[in-house]
Amino acid sequence: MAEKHPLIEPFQHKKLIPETEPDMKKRAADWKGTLKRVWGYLAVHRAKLILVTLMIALSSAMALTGPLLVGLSIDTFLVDGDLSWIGYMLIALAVVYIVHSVSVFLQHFWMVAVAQKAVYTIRTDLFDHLQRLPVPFFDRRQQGDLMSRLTNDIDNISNTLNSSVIQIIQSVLTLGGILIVMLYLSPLLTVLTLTIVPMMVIGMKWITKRTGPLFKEQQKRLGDVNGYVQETMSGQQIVKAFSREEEVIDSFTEKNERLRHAGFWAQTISGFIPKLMNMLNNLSFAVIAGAGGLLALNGMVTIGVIVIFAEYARQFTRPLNDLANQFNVLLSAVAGAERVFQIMDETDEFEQEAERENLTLTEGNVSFEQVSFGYGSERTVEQISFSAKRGETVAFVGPTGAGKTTIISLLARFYEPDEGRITIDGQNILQVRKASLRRQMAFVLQDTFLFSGTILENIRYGKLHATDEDVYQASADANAHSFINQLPDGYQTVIDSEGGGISQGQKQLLSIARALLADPAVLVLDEATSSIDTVTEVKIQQALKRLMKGRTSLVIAHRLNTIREADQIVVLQEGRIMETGSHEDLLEQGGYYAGMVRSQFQQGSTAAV
Ligand SMILES: Nc1ncnc2c1ncn2[C@@H]1O[C@H](COP(=O)(O)OP(=O)(O)OP(=O)(O)O)[C@@H](O)[C@H]1O
Repeated sequence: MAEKHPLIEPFQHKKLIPETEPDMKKRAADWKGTLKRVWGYLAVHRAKLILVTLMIALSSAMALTGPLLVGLSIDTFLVDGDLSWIGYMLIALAVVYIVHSVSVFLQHFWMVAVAQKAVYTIRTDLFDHLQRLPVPFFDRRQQGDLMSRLTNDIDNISNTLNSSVIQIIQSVLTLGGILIVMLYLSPLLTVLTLTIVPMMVIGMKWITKRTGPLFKEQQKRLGDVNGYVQETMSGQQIVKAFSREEEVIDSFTEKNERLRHAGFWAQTISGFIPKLMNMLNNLSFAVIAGAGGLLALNGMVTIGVIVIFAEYARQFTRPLNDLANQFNVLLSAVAGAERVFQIMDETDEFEQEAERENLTLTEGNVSFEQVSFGYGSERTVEQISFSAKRGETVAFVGPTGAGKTTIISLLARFYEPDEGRITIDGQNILQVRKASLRRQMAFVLQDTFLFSGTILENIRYGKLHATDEDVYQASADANAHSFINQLPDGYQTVIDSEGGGISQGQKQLLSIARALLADPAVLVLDEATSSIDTVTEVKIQQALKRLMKGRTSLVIAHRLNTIREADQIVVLQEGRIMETGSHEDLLEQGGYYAGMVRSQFQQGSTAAV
């Protein structure tokens, strides 16, 4: 196999959550807790669940009555030769089976309704919670794995609730009912028939002990495969550009193989259950035929009773079999539910916000005071101090990895400083509600993210209740109006999340329009490094100027024009501020910045850093 290129596993550097194997006792307690939580989602539909239980009880009772009537008929009509009741018996049998069918239909109908509502709520809760999780949470996880939890794991819960709940209740009721009737008809034959039960229990225990961890492993491997598919799909162009298809296929095959292996053992071992049950079923049939025959010869039971027992024995092993099977399905669903609840238990970034005040904006003055922060144990930025007043622009320059993005992420509170404080109009941003802080900010980033939808909807994302006229005005100010109008469907042009059909520069204009509409006090701009045709470039520069007017702007700047016009330039290197001042000041100082400008901008005034 070819050596792996770092791009093949683009997310390998993430410190993904380690999987630890808790001991069995803890696991059992976890399962109990998980089942309780799933039950919480079902319990709100109590009335329907009671109806389902009643229908199950009715269908189980009917399933028991059927063989009883047949056995009774054999004794009455065949053995005693009394045919006077035969008509009634046939009608009774027909009624029993019709009631059985109707109750089976109704229980299924109501149960599916309850299950779908419960799963709908779980899915909504999970999605809502995901929206409220902080940025560092997403840093630590693969997108595909999260997708897998939202889709596969929830599907698993859904399938289980749809069918397993009914089967489990039905099995328990049927088992109880059969036992009572059997004991009533012949305690001796009952005891003989039940000799196979210990064998069943031992067999099932052996199997289920092994299948639990195997199902968990299978889910985890499925999450890995989905995660990888998701990554390679989004990084598809890079894969192709570097001709890494072979390596990607190899990596995928490896993960797929692990999934196949886990799936093989989970399915094979759980598949033993029906086979084992079948074998024991036949055994119990032999016991009833042999022992029942002997008892009948001695006049201790009738032929009808043997027939009833033979049918019950079949019905007896079936619920046991079902219970064991459902137990496996349940284990797989519990494994899925655990993964879903794990996410729901992550601390919501707005949890402790209720007691906080909203940010009261007066000017929009931003200040960093001795701020230090590290993503891990090492410091990424250290002792950062600067301030920007309303209407001012601060440009951050410095080599890649210097910490420019980190500083604006701290301002938006995607991460929180380890030391120092950041204030807006004198209020520490850690002490105000995040939403109120972010409402005052707009981001125009290099990689403009557009959502699937129309251009109008994408711009309106900046201010959801803006009128169409507001959107047109913002687009006009952003120099986007004319190109949008030239599109065949104008503002109603549908774009996908990749922004298909629109150029890079046009995407930036849309993102500027979106920010203009949001009308923020503080603007964060990550200037694009990609070169765009001169006409569009001029349009972007004009639009940005309009956008920055009267606002506090923090710009990760790459273009000399932007840098030169900034009120303050903060030069960063390895997370520290090297120099700060205006373009002229810094040139005069003749330090790092002056050197950088000389070497980078000799060829043209708008060249990118
Ligand atoms: N989410 C993250 N988790 C861990 N480390 C990170 C994360 N984001 C950035 N870093 C690291 O922090 C350092 C500073 O990164 P940052 O993105 O702030 O630099 P930058 O100056 O904006 O670079 P560029 O100009 O390339 O965007 C880098 O070493 C980077 O690897």
